[in-house]
Amino acid sequence: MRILTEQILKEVITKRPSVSYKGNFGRVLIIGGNPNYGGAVIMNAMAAVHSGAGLVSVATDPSNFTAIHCHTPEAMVTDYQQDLKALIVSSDVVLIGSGLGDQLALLQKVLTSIEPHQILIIDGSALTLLAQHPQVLPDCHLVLTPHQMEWERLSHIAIANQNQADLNWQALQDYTNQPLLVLKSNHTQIYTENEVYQIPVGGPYQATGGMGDTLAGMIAGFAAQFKPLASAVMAATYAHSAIAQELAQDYYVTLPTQISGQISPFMRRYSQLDK
Ligand SMILES: NC(=O)C1=CN([C@@H]2O[C@H](COP(=O)(O)OP(=O)(O)OC[C@H]3O[C@@H](n4cnc5c(N)ncnc54)[C@H](O)[C@@H]3O)[C@@H](O)[C@H]2O)[C@@H](O)CC1
Ligand SMILES: Nc1ncnc2c1ncn2[C@@H]1O[C@H](COP(=O)(O)OP(=O)(O)O)[C@@H](O)[C@H]1O
Ligand SMILES: [Mg+2]
Repeated sequence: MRILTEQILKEVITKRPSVSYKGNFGRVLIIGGNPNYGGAVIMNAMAAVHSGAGLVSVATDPSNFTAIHCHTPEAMVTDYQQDLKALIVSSDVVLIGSGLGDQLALLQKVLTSIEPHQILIIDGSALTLLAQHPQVLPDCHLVLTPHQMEWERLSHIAIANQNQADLNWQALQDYTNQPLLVLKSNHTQIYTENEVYQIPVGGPYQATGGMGDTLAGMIAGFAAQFKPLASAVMAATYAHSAIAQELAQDYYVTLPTQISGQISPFMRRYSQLDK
């Protein structure tokens, strides 16, 4: 297992070209947020917008629309019970699962609609649904972002054994289309096609609801703008905890929304560095 270094931020976060518009920085579609978990998609959306995604849409329960507009007027909203096919295929990145609850039909719709060139990030309830109702995962660029219990449900690897990279690696080989895996814990691991990394930043000040929803939104925002995908995922995951670590010099607990507020100044700093 390799320790991920700050170098990943210098590599991935680049200055924006002058000749550009929002269409150059990716379209992100977020699907989640049932009536009880509206906060999850607000935190996804805030993180994606602050990471620099060009256009962000949220397909969610209509009871969440006003709150999303209040927190993130940059994001567009749509009812997740409508036919989402057109919205899905016109997106660069689809993030499904944060606060989704038990909406299996919606997950199935996304899995069957997504196209090979697209990026699909699967988080939260969608991972639990996949464990309960195994589905064929689509031929596309896949990223799974489970916490330890979600990974235990999916892989049947007990949390106590998840520090054994070879076991997690073996479980990933069972997928016909090997996904990138962000296995979240106090020592988050990232599994790419042929390497395993651990992030050396972050701490218990991050142990608060919505922290993973914010990470998923950041991964979506980075994946929308930066290539290759594995590097974008690693940079987002590193940045998420590095921002929290910086905030923790002054705060006992680092709130997810506070992290989102720091993403843009943090990215600017890294975009200015000599490469
Ligand atoms: N404000 C909101 O709307 C929030 C919505 N959320 C959503 O709520 C849904 C349920 O997710 P939860 O994760 O709360 O519930 P889960 O039931 O999926 O997972 C929580 C269970 O996992 C166990 N666990 C073991 N190791 C863990 C680890 N390293 N990290 C987290 N849990 C661990 C906990 O003890 C608990 O029993 C998800 O869709 C999630 O996105 C949460 O993100 C919390 C905030
Ligand atoms: N003690 C800790 N040390 C470092 N990071 C932590 C700690 N506790 C939680 N985190 C991070 O917080 C996030 C929690 O994700 P998750 O459990 O999915 O949150 P939620 O679903 O509530 O948004 C992960 O990125 C995890 O690595
Ligand atoms: Mg989560």
